[in-house]
Amino acid sequence: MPQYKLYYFNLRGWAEPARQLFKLAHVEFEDVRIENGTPEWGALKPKTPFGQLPFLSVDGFEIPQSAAILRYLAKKFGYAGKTSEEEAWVDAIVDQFKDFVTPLRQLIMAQRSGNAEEIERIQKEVFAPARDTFFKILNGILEKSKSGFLVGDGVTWADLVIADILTTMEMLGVFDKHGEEQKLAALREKVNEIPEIKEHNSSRPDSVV
Ligand SMILES: N[C@@H](CCC(=O)N[C@@H](CS)C(=O)NCC(=O)O)C(=O)O
Repeated sequence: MPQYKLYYFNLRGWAEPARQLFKLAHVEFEDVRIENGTPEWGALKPKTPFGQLPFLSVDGFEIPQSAAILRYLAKKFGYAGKTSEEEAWVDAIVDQFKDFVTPLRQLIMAQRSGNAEEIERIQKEVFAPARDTFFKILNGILEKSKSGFLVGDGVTWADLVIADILTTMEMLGVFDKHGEEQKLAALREKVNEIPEIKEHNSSRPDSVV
């Protein structure tokens, strides 16, 4: 078994579904957590493949970009989709998620600024339309799903990514698990009830993102 080291900040963020994939597959890895803004990060940054975290080291072979890391691990561990068509749909859902992250980040920045007017403007003009588009797509997929997962008959890395972003949104106060989005709430519940995920989630450090 190769020696895996996953380098990221002490957040869920872009790396959490990769941590969950290791747990699902019962594969050992080193969860290297670095504090942003520290001399440690200052020294490591220029040595990382693309100057950012996360990156994955596999016996010293380094892979940057979270989606590349996730796709690589999911293919190795059997969570990438069972056919090329399923794999394409998993990729498409994650690409759609990445499109949604841009307006979500704008909301996070506005919330951090503490400017109430700006928060309201971004919520209304930027975030809400993007969320509605994203949720409509996910609901359409889930309506046709026989398994309750997004693609095929079992969990894939797309489910992990979507479940995690719903948790982030809940922590930011923009997703209510008891609200209108019951299909999405059920998907997250289904992912989080997988024993390995449940165990991992209950013991991980708390973070909003
Ligand atoms: N598209 C990249 C985004 C990675 C990213 O934005 N990383 C941020 C942390 S969340 C980072 O490394 N920030 C520190 C820096 O750029 O110095 C991915 O999906 O991995």
